[in-house]
Amino acid sequence: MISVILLSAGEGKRFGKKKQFVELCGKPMYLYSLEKVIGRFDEVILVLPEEDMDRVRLPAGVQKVKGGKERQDSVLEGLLEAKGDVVIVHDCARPLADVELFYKVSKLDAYHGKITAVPVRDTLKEVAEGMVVKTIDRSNVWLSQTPQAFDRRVLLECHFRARNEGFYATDDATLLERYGYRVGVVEGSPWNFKITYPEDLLLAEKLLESMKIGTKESS
Ligand SMILES: Nc1ccn([C@@H]2O[C@H](COP(=O)(O)OP(=O)(O)OP(=O)(O)O)[C@@H](O)[C@H]2O)c(=O)n1
Ligand SMILES: C[C@](O)(CO)[C@H](O)COP(=O)(O)O
Repeated sequence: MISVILLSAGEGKRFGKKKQFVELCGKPMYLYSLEKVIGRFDEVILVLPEEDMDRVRLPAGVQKVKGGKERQDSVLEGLLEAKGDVVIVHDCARPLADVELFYKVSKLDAYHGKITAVPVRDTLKEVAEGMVVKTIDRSNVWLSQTPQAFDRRVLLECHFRARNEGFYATDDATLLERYGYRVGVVEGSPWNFKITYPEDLLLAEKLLESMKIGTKESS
């Protein structure tokens, strides 16, 4: 059994408002991820800000859970409700993730968890006070994305250990790495970027519009 936890409980501090409810080509951002997984996995859990629990009406079969202060807290809230042997965690702030990525990453094989990620393309510099300190070897550097999938029991154990230690990370795979579990990688997609700043939304809109034009022309 596979559970999907969709994270939509952020504050959007860098974006300037709760971006999950902002319309992207006429549809709230969180719906892009929800519509992709609904009916395709055994369980779907949508994590929302406590004050917005009644704001969204969801199709039958989707469970609403209230989020926490940090992303990691929200994942744990969703995880406590999940029943699957495998859980897929995805940021609704990545509305262009293809459903194929969810399928691919959920096949854990010999790993305790798997992430989607893309190799870094640009030259990496360490900078301090406006000056280059050094160039960082990029040959083994990948950018982590979601969806990420995990053995539910392992992820739960890692979350409890991190909570006890007061350790916070920006993604769940970091917790498995910290406690010695094996995390595999599936190549993600450059299209699956995260909407963090307002300009990312403009880019996503342009991409979606160009896809629609492409569909009309080819039909
Ligand atoms: N307490 C939180 C914080 C984040 N998220 C979710 O985690 C994903 C990735 O987080 P990020 O881009 O950092 O979103 P925000 O936390 O909303 O942005 P910011 O850090 O700028 O406030 C988003 O889908 C966001 O809704 C969450 O569910 N609960
Ligand atoms: C989980 C994540 O999407 C992987 O890239 C990301 O780390 C979460 O967002 P944030 O920008 O670190 O808040």
